[in-house]
Amino acid sequence: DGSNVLHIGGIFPIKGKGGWQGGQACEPAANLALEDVNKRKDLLPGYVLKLHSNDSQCDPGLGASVMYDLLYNEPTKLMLLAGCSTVCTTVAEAAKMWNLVVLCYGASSPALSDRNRFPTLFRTHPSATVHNPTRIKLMKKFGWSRVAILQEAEEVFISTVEDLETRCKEAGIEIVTRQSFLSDPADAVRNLRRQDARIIVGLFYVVAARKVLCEVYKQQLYGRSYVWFFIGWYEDDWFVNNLQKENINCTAHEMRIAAEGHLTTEALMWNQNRNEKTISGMTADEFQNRLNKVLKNDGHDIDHKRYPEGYQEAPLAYDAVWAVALAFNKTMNHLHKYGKNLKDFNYNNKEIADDIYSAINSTQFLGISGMVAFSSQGDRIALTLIEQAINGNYVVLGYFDTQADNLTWYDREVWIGGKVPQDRTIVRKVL
Ligand SMILES: CC1(C)CO[C@@H](CC(=O)O)CN1
Repeated sequence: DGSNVLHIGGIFPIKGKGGWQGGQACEPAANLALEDVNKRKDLLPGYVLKLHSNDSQCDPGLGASVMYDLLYNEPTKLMLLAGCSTVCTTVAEAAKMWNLVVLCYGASSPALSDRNRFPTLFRTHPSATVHNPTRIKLMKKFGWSRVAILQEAEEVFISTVEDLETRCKEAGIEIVTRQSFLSDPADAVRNLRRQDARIIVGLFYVVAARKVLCEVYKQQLYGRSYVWFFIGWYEDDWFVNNLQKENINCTAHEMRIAAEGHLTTEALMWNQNRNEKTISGMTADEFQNRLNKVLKNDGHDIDHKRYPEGYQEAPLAYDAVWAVALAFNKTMNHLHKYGKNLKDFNYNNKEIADDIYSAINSTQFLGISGMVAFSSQGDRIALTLIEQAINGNYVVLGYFDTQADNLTWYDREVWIGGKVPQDRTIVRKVL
């Protein structure tokens, strides 16, 4: 009679063209987690968690209509899972009207860290601003106090740069110029050269990154006197991929030369200790093997590393379902004291909604994506990974734990000129 079923809504970006189709790997990962939590006798005993999934195509309009379908049709949903920053913005802004917690496994936009606009939003996906304390830490480590910024004119990068500027000011690091471009970076790169920029933070999607790198080659803003910070979640050989298809007028050889030595920062989405047992009893490696099997059955050629979109973020979706199950378990125990039950929830029931909110807010566990915990803004607290492109391959230089202000460093960095590049032209006084 369904009296023991707890329903949640799932909005995944599967098809569609624009944005991020990460639901392709994140939905299967969420289903694996449902399987696992429903098997646990110590979690929500006597109840089954059921996920009602729909495709948003990473389109906010479609995401909104899918959300209305979920909410205007029985059974009552207890909370919503969603992906894509644009869809999460729409869903999380509306969800408060239904007293629903929203858990986003695939939304990086800094704008979502706003309790006024999104009072019930939590994310297992870190905000793009998580890179910034790491960038500052590296600038201080190498003595760079004069840096430049080059960004694509996209909302996520605009708000990330605002956060970076604030942190640079606090750290006494001068931003000598901030250049942005819509689609052609040539003028912006030329302005970097004019300002004698040497240490440059680049914020753009991977297609724009290839255009920038070719421009950097042509204007010779690379080599021993320059350090580029790029985003680390592009595919590994991004700088030599799709050159013909995207009309990049540099050869793979030229792109490799321009790319040599650049640094990257990215949020860790897979537990860095790959054979450490997590809350599900699985290690990250075991999770990866299980996910690969499911994706192969779905027709993805995993053996040739043809991963579906969202593969990198799959642990975030898996852990999101665990966060829900643990929070519901806590809420159920709390409600039982008053003879209440999660099944009593309806969209006007503010007190149960508040119970669910505070349960999620205090949820903390070791997941496949590492320690899962949320800030007061509902943001994911995450480690960042630092790498450098050395001879065309990414080498792990270290990790940064912002909360503990702890930089794990392996001293593997290689500088083209054999020493750390300067952040400005040094004028030597001839005495
Ligand atoms: C690291 C990335 C690719 C950043 O964008 C996220 C999608 C989004 O923010 O819309 C997914 N994960």
